[in-house]
Amino acid sequence: MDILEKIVADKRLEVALKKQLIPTFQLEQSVLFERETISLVKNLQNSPSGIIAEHKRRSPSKQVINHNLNVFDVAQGYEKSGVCGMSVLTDGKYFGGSLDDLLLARSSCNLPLLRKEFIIDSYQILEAKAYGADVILLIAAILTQEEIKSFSEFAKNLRLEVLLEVHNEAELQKSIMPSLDMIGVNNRNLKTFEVSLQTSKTLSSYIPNEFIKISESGISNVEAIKELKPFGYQGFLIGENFMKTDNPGESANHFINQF
Ligand SMILES: O=C(O)c1ccccc1NCC(=O)[C@H](O)[C@H](O)COP(=O)(O)O
Repeated sequence: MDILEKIVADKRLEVALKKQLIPTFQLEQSVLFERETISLVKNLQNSPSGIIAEHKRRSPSKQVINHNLNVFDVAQGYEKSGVCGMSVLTDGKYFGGSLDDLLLARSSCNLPLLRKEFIIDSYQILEAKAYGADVILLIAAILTQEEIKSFSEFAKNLRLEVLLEVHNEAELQKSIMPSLDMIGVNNRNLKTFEVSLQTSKTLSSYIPNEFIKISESGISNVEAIKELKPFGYQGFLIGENFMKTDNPGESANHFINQF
């Protein structure tokens, strides 16, 4: 079993249990359910840097990144820094995140928020909306073409934007459809955890121009972004590079000021 298979196996158990504990009608009663969402697409289209900054305490590849910060400060710092959006990892077992992190981020900033989660059930999309997300992530490697279609259409009906994540050409070919807004290429090989910007460069030409292109993982300096922009990338998802510091907001600000 590779890491993604392990995460998904655990996620299926977690979601089955949650569905019994909190029925969907309760999620739909959240005060956040009717809020106007904020567009990450628009922010990326109007930004010279295109940074989406992530809240990430730990990960399968790095174990502990930072357990000393609170989401409230991180979200406020990211907003002040001028990033386009914030990604909040909500998986508990592998990343130390939670839906409460999403809620706290929502209460502390007006950035578009991406729920970074391993979505395998439309129930998690309702959760995303109920806890204040503006964008959901769909990972092509763990979903069928039919699931990508039904989950992305379900999200669009809730006025959430959809970021589809791919690792290779086959995932991309099966997934391209009009109900997606952004396509993210993940530079991390999930079998070896190695990161290579070459993945983004290679896949860029297969992504149709109507989708915003985002490069994800392993971005640690402005030079990487300068290398990727000529391949059409407008968004850059950065986690560890900011979160490993004492003040992720300040690190993001320093990063952006180099453009
Ligand atoms: O980060 C991991 O180790 C990881 C392992 C397995 C599945 C997903 C994983 N990461 C999720 C992400 O996509 C990254 O957190 C995100 O792209 C930011 O990456 P980085 O800037 O390298 O922290």
